[in-house]
Amino acid sequence: MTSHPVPSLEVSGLAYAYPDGTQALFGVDLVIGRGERVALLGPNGAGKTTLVMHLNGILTAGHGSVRVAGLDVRADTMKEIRRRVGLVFQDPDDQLFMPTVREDVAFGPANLGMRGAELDRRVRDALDRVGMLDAIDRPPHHLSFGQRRRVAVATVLAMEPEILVLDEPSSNLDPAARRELAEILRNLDVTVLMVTHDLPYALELCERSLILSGGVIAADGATRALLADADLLAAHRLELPYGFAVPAL
Ligand SMILES: Nc1ncnc2c1ncn2[C@@H]1O[C@H](COP(=O)(O)OP(=O)(O)OP(=O)(O)O)[C@@H](O)[C@H]1O
Repeated sequence: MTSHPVPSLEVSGLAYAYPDGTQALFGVDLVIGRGERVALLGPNGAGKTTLVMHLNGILTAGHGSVRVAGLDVRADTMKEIRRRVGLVFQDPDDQLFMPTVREDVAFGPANLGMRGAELDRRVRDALDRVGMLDAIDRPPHHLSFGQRRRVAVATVLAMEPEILVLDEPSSNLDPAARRELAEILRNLDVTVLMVTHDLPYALELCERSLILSGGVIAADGATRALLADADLLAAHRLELPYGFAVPAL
């Protein structure tokens, strides 16, 4: 008998309208398997943020369902869901608010009741994975933007999430910091969903991409194939940087 491992994420028939009546999602279906790295692409206003906010219950399904590792996102599962879905915001300063890096990274696991050597191991391990262990005793606001983004990733990794969701991870990074973060993300053994307008970054990091457009999944496939389809990109206001050539299949 073949086994069917539970996917990290299953979204089914998800529709959502904001209280003012703006319909942002019109029936989204997607499945992301454990360990996959997937880019979520789409023009401004496509519904990407609205979808992401459903993944950890900031918004709850108007219609349809969201399951993380087989667990329905609902009011009574929210605590567990927030542990399993690690959201890295676009602005690290939305995530870092303690006097030291150590305290920021310890905050989540400590909230789960972790203490002592186990907490210390979690914090060090998470910082080591993002190459920021040396900064453990520094105030986050003394770090560069790129370093703060890495610490923000560590705060989420310290929760040992099922799925890491990143909003525009390459924004405001210089080329070296961008490349270093890509190396870090590539080496993580966690499911990754990355919202990005940076198509080369999606190509570099994610074998698979989804295009969300007008509140529906307009395409789901190999990143390389999607980005090589000029008509598809144009139809959804996606543009590769000038002169960028997608490597041949
Ligand atoms: N709080 C809100 N109230 C009403 N409508 C909203 C609200 N937030 C977003 N919307 C609308 O929902 C739709 C989807 O917006 P959303 O922010 O999810 O798009 P997005 O794909 O993340 O865009 P961007 O790439 O610009 O960040 C848009 O029409 C937007 O105007």
